[in-house]
Amino acid sequence: MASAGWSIEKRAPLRTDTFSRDNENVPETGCLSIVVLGASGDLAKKKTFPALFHLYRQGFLKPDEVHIFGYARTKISDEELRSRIHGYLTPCKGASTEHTEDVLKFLQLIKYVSGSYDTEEGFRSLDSAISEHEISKNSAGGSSRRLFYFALPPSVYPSVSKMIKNCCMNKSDRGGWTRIVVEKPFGKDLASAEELSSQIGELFDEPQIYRIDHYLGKELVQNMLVLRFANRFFLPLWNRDNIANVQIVFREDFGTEGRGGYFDEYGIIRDIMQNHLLQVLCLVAMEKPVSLKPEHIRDEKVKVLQSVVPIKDEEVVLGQYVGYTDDSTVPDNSSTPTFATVILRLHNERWEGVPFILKAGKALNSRKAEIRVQFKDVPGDIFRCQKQGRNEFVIRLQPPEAIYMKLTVKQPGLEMSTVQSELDLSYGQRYQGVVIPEAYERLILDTIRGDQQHFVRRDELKAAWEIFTPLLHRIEDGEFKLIPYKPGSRGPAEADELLERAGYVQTHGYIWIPPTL
Ligand SMILES: NC(=O)C1=CN([C@@H]2O[C@H](COP(=O)(O)OP(=O)(O)OC[C@H]3O[C@@H](n4cnc5c(N)ncnc54)[C@H](OP(=O)(O)O)[C@@H]3O)[C@@H](O)[C@H]2O)C=CC1
Ligand SMILES: O=C1O[C@H](COP(=O)(O)O)[C@@H](O)[C@H](O)[C@H]1O
Repeated sequence: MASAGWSIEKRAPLRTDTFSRDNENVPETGCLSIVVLGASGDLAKKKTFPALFHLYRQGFLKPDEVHIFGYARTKISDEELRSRIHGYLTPCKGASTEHTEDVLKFLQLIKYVSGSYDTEEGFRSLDSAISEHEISKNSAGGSSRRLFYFALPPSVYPSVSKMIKNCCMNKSDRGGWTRIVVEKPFGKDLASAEELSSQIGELFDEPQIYRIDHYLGKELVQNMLVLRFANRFFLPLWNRDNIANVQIVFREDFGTEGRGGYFDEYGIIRDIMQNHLLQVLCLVAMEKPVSLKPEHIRDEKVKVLQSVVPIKDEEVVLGQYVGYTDDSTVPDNSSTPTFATVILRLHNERWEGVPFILKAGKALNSRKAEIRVQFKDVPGDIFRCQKQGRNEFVIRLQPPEAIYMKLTVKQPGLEMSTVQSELDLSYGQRYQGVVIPEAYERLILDTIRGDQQHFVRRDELKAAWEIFTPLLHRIEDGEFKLIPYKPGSRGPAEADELLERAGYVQTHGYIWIPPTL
């Protein structure tokens, strides 16, 4: 099979060239305790525990080293937590009949501790449970590693960080580490994010803090730097001389689905744009980093964010789907956008004049996330084919993963006419049998390995909030009209009009159809 050499099981050994580690001699073996805080919640059962299971299944979490702790206020037993999680532990693709046995063995690694998020009592019990596990594994030698995953509402991050610092730090005399993984949304605007960063920053050093954005763990997002900097094709074309506009799109074909209360507090810009789409934009727009060291990459991302100019009101379209407020957890008069199109403009040598169009919406007519780079018209076109469409380079993040290039070719046949076609790298077809890891799986593994490349640095976060905070405040002050749209539609027509004004030229009559096997 062509793809036999590429799979997560055959990852290269641990890289040694990162310099963001907590200390120089960070052990990668020894007792590992993973604590999922908020273990009773939605993210924990749907994403965190399943990702840990897949890492366990693939041998990245070794039963003789690792123990997993769930922590939350809900009073449940170990068994109750295990049965809540059980149904979400689906077989890894290509898994054998040993799945059931693996699930049972994995579940036995999990222990539950109940306690509050702001008093020491619960965290002292947690520390005892971790220490007990560490003592029992001492015979295996090595140091202790403690990873705390915050699957929690951000409102409790400061108190939980303080409790960990006071009660649960690694105490091994043979080295080791304590790391925390924090979920988005990290703050609600610049001031609150900075306050949160300062509170956590007083307790933990930056190399101990992993701000997770799961889009950075997606296969095709991780492919961006390789595509851009390992291919001669793109190097001379990737600039304002050749590119007319870039779209970064997130669409979901379902609404807020039981998360209405959370969503209404944040809205689509904070939920998707300020983090996921902006991170993708950085990878599309950044300059080549000095090396692949996490700090070199993140330095370049920060420069992109700092070059974004203030967003203009006329380059924003906001919408809310009809029926959004039917959710009992959403106020009837909610003015939270569930759809947004926002144009960002970068003031730098490479991108001056190129609109970066960010689009995100819930309850639309399809589910997809993609980057669409549209090239300018061919000058002096002797085939008169502009009307058929421009060249586009599309990276479909999901689903299904694909990279394709829309281009004009001769229509096969006797006549000399042109037609739109594509060069297509559809992953399902090209990499048959290859398991593409879940984003969370990959990122949790990075946290254990101490690789911060795919995590958001504090200054990056600050620069991201600087871009959106003025707009968010204007929205909250009622300066924008929310356009209602029908669930299952493309969203407000005004968004397509904005795209057209920004110079996007749609290719009529052409649709890319993912190849089937
Ligand atoms: N769910 C998802 O798909 C995604 C979630 N996230 C982020 O992950 C984090 C966790 O999300 P999710 O699991 O959905 O959240 P939940 O609302 O399910 O909360 C997780 C747990 O936190 C505790 N909790 C809930 N509300 C409060 C509160 N007001 N004060 C103290 N504790 C509370 C509850 O545990 P108990 O009462 O037992 O202590 C709950 O089980 C959030 O930051 C979220 O934004 C990010 C991406 C996707
Ligand atoms: O962070 C979030 O992401 C999900 C979409 O993630 P995906 O990996 O399925 O694309 C989104 O549904 C949710 O609202 C948001 O909080």
